[in-house]
Amino acid sequence: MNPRSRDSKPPKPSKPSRSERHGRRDNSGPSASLSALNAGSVTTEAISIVQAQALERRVAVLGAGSWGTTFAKVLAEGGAEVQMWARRPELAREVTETHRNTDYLPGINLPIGLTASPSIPAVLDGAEQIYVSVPSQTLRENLRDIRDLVPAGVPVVSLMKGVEKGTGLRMSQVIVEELGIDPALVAVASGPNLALEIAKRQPTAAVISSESLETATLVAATATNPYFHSFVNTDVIGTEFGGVLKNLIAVAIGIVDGVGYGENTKASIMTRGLAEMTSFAVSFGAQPSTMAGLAGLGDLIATCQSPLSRNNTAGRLLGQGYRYDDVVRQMNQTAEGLSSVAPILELARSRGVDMPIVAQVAEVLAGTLDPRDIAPHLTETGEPQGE
Ligand SMILES: NC(=O)C1=CN([C@@H]2O[C@H](COP(=O)(O)OP(=O)(O)OC[C@H]3O[C@@H](n4cnc5c(N)ncnc54)[C@H](OP(=O)(O)O)[C@@H]3O)[C@@H](O)[C@H]2O)C=CC1
Ligand SMILES: O=C(CO)COP(=O)(O)O
Repeated sequence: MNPRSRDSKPPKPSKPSRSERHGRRDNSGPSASLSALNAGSVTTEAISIVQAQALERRVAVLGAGSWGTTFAKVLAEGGAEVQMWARRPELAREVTETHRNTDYLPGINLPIGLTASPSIPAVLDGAEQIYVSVPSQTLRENLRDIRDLVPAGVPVVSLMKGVEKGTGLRMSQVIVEELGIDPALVAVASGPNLALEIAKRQPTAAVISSESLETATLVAATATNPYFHSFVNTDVIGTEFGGVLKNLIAVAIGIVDGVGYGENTKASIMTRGLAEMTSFAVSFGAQPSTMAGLAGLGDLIATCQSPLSRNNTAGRLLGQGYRYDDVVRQMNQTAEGLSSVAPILELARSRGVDMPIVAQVAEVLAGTLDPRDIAPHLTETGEPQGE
C-alpha cells in the first residue's frame, strides 16, 4: 500500500494587474506562510512571462463529462486552443458542431476554441499540456491506452478527486506510475469547483499543485481567466487528499440531510470532518494550512452545501433510506466518495488515524448503520481531534 473588529472600513487596495493576480499561492489557510516558504519564490515577472506564453497554447483534455467539459471551457476562455477527448463519437460531434454538451452541461454554450474528438491520438497530437478528467477507478486503464502517445516533457494535470481502490494511490501517483513520467511534470487541480457554476462563469478560485513550482505556475497561468483564478502551491499530497476527503464528509452531510436533521448536526459534522481530514492528510505529509485553504475547507463548504454535488446527492438518497445499490443505479454521474471510503479507511488504519465520521459513512453504505444514528462522534478516546 502506497499510501500529507475592525470598526473602520479598510482602505481599498489598488487593483492588481492581470499578471499579478495569476498564479499566486493559495494563502487562505491560517499558517499559509508555511506553504509559501515551502513553495519557494515566484516573481511577478516570471508569472507575466508564463502568462504571455500561455495564450493560444494547444492543450488536451481527456474526459468530456461535467468537469472535463467545464475545465476545457475554462482553458479555452483563458486563451488556449483546446481539444477534448470524448469516448462517444456522437458527444464529440455535438461539442464540435453545436458547441454544446447537453448530457452534462445543459443550457451551456461552449466556446468556439473548444473542439472534441473520439480519437485520442488526434487529441494528443501537438498538445503542450494534458488535463485528465475521467472517473478515478478507470484512470489506470485509460492511461494504458495513451502511454505511448504522450509527448515527452509535457505536463499532465489531474482534475480528479478520488483514490484508486486496491492500491489507495492518489491520481497523481497513478499518472506517474502508468506514464512513467517525472513527478515534477505532474500537477493536480483542486478547490471549491462545482462544474455547473463555473460553466456559468460564476467567479471561482482553485489551487494548482505540483512538486515543481515551475510546472504549477505554467499550468495556473493556462488555467486562469476572468472568472476562474488559479493559485499555486507545492503541497500535492494535501491538495489532492483535500479533494478526496471532502467528498466523504459531503456524503455524511447528504445522509443527515436525507434523514431530516438540521444545521447543528451538519455544522458539527463539517467541523469534525475537517479535523478528520486534517489528521489524515497531515499523517501522510500534507501541510495543515492546505487543509484550511481552498483545497480543504473551501471545497468542503462548497460540496457540503450544494445540491449540485453528486456526493451530497448520493448521501441524501442513503439518508432517505435507499440502499447502496439503488443509489449507484440512480446516480448517472461520478460520485467519487462512494468508491473512496474503503481505501481511505484502510490508509487511515495504516497510519493509526481515527476517522469516526468516515467510518460511519462506510457503515451506512454497508447497511450496518441506520442513517438516523449517524452523529459527529468524538474520537474513540473521547478526545476531539484538532480542537
Ligand atoms: N463535476 C464536478 O463538479 C467536479 C468533478 N471533479 C472530478 O472530476 C472527475 C470526473 O468527474 P466528472 O467529469 O464530474 O464526471 P462525469 O460523471 O460528469 O463524467 C465522467 C466522464 O468520464 C467518462 N467515462 C466514464 N467511464 C469511463 C471509462 N471507463 N473510460 C473512460 N472514460 C470514462 C464519461 O464518458 P461517457 O459520457 O461516455 O460515459 C464522462 O466523459 C472526478 O474525479 C470528479 O471528482 C472535480 C471537480 C469538480
Ligand atoms: O469536487 C466538486 C466540487 O469542488 C464536485 O463535487 P461532486 O463530485 O460531489 O459533485
